Amino acid sequence: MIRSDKLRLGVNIDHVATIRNARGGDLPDPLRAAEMAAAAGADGITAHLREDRRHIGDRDIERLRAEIALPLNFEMAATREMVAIALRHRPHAACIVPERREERTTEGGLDAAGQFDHLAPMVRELGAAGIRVSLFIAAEHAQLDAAAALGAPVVELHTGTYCEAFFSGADAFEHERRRIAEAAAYGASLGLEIHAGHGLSYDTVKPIAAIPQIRELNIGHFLIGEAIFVGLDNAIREMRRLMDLARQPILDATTS
Ligand SMILES: CC(=O)[C@@H](O)[C@H](O)COP(=O)(O)O
Ligand SMILES: NCC(=O)COP(=O)(O)O
Repeated sequence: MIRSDKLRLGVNIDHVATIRNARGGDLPDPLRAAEMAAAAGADGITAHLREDRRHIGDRDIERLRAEIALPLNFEMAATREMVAIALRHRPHAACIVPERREERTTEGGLDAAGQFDHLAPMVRELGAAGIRVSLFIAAEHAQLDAAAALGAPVVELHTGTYCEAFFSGADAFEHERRRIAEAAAYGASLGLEIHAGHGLSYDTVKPIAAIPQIRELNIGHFLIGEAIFVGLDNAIREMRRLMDLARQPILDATTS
């Protein structure tokens, strides 16, 4: 069944911390970005506490939980250390992502199928603590099947390849869009709540926002970059506008 709810926007504030950490010290403050995101219409805040702490740090997570009312989507590697941190802070959601120290950004999705036995106790523990568990996976049936079998209520489809395809011509872009749309429909048929994110920009957001099964987008790097030119508030409001524009025909169809 297609749900008619508004598409949620989670603003990822990692790269405010990237800029802060380039100099050390406290500025710019990711918490201020989270406050601005809330005022600009974000539905949630996403923060990825990488094992190497290259951007968001432990103190940021503590402060986000203490001072920000919006739901926190805590992105984390599948490690005991991260599970313990999640259990301590009890964010609204925990999105388990693959991590490699030497990567520049999150390359590809979590191998939920291959790491089934490693992930199963973590998904159980986080879920039992009332944290909504999400798996950041590629748009592949095997990964969706594994996510469902693991009992994760949510998956986030990695849109990195789709976004890169924007620069490879209309056919390649459409091919990747179709892969995401097909995976979203398949995942929803398994009972999974479908989110998507990674690399989304003004150029690439609308076709993804128009996929009816997708309930939430998490967007960060582009927004923080765009904020340099137009301010964070304007950047988020414009993203929100494009998402709503793409979503309107679905809302109209389900409410009429
Ligand atoms: C999992 C994900 O897509 C985001 O957390 C994103 O990865 C953050 O940026 P970095 O990959 O640069 O840490
Ligand atoms: N999970 C994806 C995310 O949080 C944001 O990714 P990006 O927009 O920073 O690439």
